[in-house]
Amino acid sequence: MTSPNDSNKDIGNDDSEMSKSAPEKQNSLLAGIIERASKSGIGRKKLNPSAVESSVAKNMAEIHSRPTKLRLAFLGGGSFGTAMANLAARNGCDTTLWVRNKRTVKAMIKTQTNKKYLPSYKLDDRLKYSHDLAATVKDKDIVFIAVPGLAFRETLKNIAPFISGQSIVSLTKGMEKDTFALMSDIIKDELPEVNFGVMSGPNLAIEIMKNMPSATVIASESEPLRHAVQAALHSAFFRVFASDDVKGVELGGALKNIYAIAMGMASAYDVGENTKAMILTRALAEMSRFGVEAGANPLTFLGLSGVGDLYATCSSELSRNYRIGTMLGRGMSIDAAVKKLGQTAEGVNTIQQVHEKATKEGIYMPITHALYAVIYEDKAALGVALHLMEAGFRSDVEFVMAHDHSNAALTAHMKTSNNSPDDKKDDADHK
Ligand SMILES: NC(=O)C1=CN([C@@H]2O[C@H](COP(=O)(O)OP(=O)(O)OC[C@H]3O[C@@H](n4cnc5c(N)ncnc54)[C@H](O)[C@@H]3O)[C@@H](O)[C@H]2O)C=CC1
Ligand SMILES: O=C(CO)COP(=O)(O)O
Repeated sequence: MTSPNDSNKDIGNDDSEMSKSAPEKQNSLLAGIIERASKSGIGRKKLNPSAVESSVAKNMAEIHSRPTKLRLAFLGGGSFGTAMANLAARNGCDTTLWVRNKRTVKAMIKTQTNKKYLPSYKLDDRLKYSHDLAATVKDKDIVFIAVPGLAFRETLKNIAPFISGQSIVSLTKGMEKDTFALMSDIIKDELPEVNFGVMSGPNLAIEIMKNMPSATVIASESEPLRHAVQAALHSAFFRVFASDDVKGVELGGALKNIYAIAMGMASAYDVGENTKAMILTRALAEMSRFGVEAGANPLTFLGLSGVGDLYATCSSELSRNYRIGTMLGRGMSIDAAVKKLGQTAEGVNTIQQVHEKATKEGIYMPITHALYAVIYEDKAALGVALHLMEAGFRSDVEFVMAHDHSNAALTAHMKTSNNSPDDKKDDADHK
């Protein structure tokens, strides 16, 4: 890997570049970007963000000025589809954003903004817009899908007739209703021949539009697809890391929405930092436990798509799931909170799916079950939280020290001595 100190020349124009492999070229171009960005002022007081940005754009344009310029489609004109399409267009990719509403497309062409979801941000003038699904998808290299999980299968069915050699990348962090299918499962169902990947990470759309440094993960079994997505979206403001654990990356993005709701709710109760840290880390324990049952690598949950996204959405009002939690904590019903939000909050469906799946398969997910009880069974939040605190002795990281089942017996014994009415349920929880 080239370090910034290795790049003493204008790498993009060097003849020796011709003999390099594609990843080597990309590494040296990125080293060039870092060098130019630092010349523009990064790390010093006189930072000029627009100079850095144009320097970065110039360098990224070099990647895409080669004959293999990427042709990309982004489906879904909400905040995330728009933010990602904008990044790709800014990097010089031939990019079209598909939005289902014709009038919205007209307005976007005219104003170069997404008035409903990202009203204050001017989009790159190279970004194209369309409401013609077939024309958007045909002859593209990669089709990125950023519609809500509940609309994912329908979207795939609609594009299926126009898919020949394109790869598909899901940006969606949800689960299908009732089937518990993740987006990668739906892709395999509907388009079994297609090359695909999923992208997930701590990526609050508004922060990305503000050029606040962010990072994400592209997970795919296909190395060329991973490289293509990195080349399409990587910039000095947005790093794209790679993984081949599709299930783990996708589950990280979907499951964290449950805990963002829990944390939003906790914030309404004005809990302390210790409590927040406890919820966050026990959430991570649940996520990785559930992930392992589904075939994921538990270490993936330590990466950007796991702990990274969990942290971002569990601590920010910019997260719609967190905001749902805050509204619930203030006494609003789930229906009223969803209506007030008026945007996608995948966690609302994911809680139901995961509660059902974990109950059926006997996976220990106490926070998810507690949240389900409060939201859908009308249980009092405080009582449910206290019950959670009284749950018996567990090991901290079960992949380091396995849960000791004799602890459950000890807990049951203590409860019996205390005459707790919850003995039976609690004991069952710990089997
Ligand atoms: N907003 C964010 O910061 C991030 C969102 N995501 C994920 O991206 C996915 C999309 O979320 P957002 O863009 O934020 O949602 P959004 O609520 O901002 O917009 C959803 C978009 O999907 C469109 N849509 C809804 N049903 C559709 C259908 N049947 N066919 C076609 N289009 C349809 C809506 O018209 C709207 O344009 C979600 O799974 C979300 O979890 C992922 C990372 C960050
Ligand atoms: O997934 C996200 C950031 O990574 C966005 O979270 P929300 O869907 O809760 O807004």
